[in-house]
Amino acid sequence: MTTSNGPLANPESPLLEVSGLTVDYPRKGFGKEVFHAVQDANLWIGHGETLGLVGESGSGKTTIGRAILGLAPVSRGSIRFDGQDISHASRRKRQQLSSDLQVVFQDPYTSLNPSMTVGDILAEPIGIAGGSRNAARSRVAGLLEQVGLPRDAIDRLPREFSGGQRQRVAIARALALRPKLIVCDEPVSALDLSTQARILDLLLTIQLDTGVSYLFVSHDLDVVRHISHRVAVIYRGELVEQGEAEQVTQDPKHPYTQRLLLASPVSDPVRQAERRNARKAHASKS
Ligand SMILES: Nc1ncnc2c1ncn2[C@@H]1O[C@H](COP(=O)(O)OP(=O)(O)OP(=O)(O)O)[C@@H](O)[C@H]1O
Repeated sequence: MTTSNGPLANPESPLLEVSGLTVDYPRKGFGKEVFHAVQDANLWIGHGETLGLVGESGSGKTTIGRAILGLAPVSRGSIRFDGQDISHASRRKRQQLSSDLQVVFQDPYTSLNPSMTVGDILAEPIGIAGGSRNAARSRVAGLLEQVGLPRDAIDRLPREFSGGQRQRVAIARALALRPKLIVCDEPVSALDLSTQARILDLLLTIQLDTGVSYLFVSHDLDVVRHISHRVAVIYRGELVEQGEAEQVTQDPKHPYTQRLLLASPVSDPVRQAERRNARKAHASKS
């Protein structure tokens, strides 16, 4: 697996800036009471940069991604994207933004329309954005090549492909309009380890070629370490630690990140042994 080594971001002019973001949902059975799925979150993503967002199930990772995409309500705070405040963007504005802001979901089996050919899946966003059939056809051929799928995929249905290949289709669809940012929500969690590595390598290559930025959401610190320039750690709706990927994943400061690191599975036997020793040391301290 390649380690990410793209350009360093400029924090003075980030592509995305999330400030004081709070997302509230009703507490079922508690009248008008709400709970904070995300509370007072601050983060930014530079041009051509990957921010890994890591935390355990239910910690609020997906909610941050959904708020950025306009799919979760912003109760307080702001989201600025490419110089504009998009916290409460209208549906029309969101449609305009969709060429710059895209998503790849976790499950490649449910995220693609099973009755559409891969060619139609990839051409759809281009058509919606007003592109001609000819433009769509040549763009689709380029996209298939970019994500390492054969040319004849164009006439085939998603069910004819493996999970990893379907995720390549989903990535190609996200790339169709040349976005500036892709929210990748657990894009490799449903895949086996070697397929995970190939998809992560593909995402890195695409970033180097196109300069796209990623918000990479995952529960797996090891996966996040490989793809991210910086990492933010979320615990019970609050960001508890942020920093350079190497620092956060090798020498975490917050006790929650330390626990996450010890719990994360690793395939390398040498690192497995290091982890076992670290766990023993951690247990003897507590
Ligand atoms: N639409 C919703 N209505 C009510 N509660 C929600 C909604 N979406 C998410 N939540 C709650 O918000 C909290 C954060 O959920 P979120 O999906 O962001 O977590 P996550 O870290 O992405 O977890 P996972 O990895 O399991 O997807 C959870 O308690 C979840 O049940």
